[in-house]
Amino acid sequence: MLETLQKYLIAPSILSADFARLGEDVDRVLASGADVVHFDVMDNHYVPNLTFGPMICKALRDYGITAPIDVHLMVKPVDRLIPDFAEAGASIISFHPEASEHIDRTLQLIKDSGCQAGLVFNPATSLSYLEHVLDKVDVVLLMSVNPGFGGQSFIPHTLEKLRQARKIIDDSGRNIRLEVDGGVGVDNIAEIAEAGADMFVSGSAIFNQPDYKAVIDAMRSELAKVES
Ligand SMILES: O=C(CO)[C@H](O)[C@H](O)COP(=O)(O)O
Repeated sequence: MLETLQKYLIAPSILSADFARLGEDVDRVLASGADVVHFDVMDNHYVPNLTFGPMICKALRDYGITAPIDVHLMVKPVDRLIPDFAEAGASIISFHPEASEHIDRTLQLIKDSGCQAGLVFNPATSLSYLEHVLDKVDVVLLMSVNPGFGGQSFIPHTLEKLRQARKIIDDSGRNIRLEVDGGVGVDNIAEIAEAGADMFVSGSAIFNQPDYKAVIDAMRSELAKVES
C-alpha cells in the first residue's frame, strides 16, 4: 500500500470537496496528481460536526476510485466501525487514542481487517500514546488544527511536535508514515516537510481553487526544494 508509493504523498481531504458531485470531484483531484483520498469521518460526538460513513466510502469504490482511501475516524466509540470501513474499501484506518478504550485492541482490529493502521494526535495530545504500540502503527497522523472543521489555520507549535514524532519514528527503525492534517497549503508545505512530515492532508487549499492541478504541482515543487 503506502510503502510502495513515493517519498511525499499528497492526500486531499474530501471534507472540502463538492458533495453533490463527489465521485467526479475525487476523480478530478486524483487526475490532478493527488496520491491518496483523505476521508474525514465525524460523528457530532467526538467532534462537533457530522460528515459521512462507510456507505460513501463504498460508493467511491463502486464509482471506480482505486487510489488508497485514508479513513480518519473522528468518532467515539471507534471499534464497531472498523469492519464496516474495511468492507467498504478503506486502505488505512486511523483513530484518536482518547476515543478508544483499548488502543492496542483497536489497532489489532484494524490490522486483522486487512487495513493499515494509524494513530491520530490532536494538537494537545501527548505522543506518549505511541510508546507501547509502535509495532502496530503504519501511520502517525498529527493534527495541526483542532479536529472538526476544514479551513482552519495551521497551529505553529505542531512543527516542533512533528520533529519529535519524526525522531520517534526514525529511532524505531520502522516504516511508518508521518502525516499532517490541517491548514496545509503551498505556502507552508516545505516547512512542514522539513520538520519531518511525508504525507500531507490538504482540503480547502486544494478544493477551494478552480485549478487543482496548479495547486498540487505548486505543492510538489515546494517539496522538491526540500528533497534537493
Ligand atoms: O480533519 C480535518 C478537520 O478535522 C481536515 O482534514 C483538515 O482540517 C483539512 O482541512 P484544511 O486543509 O482545509 O485545513
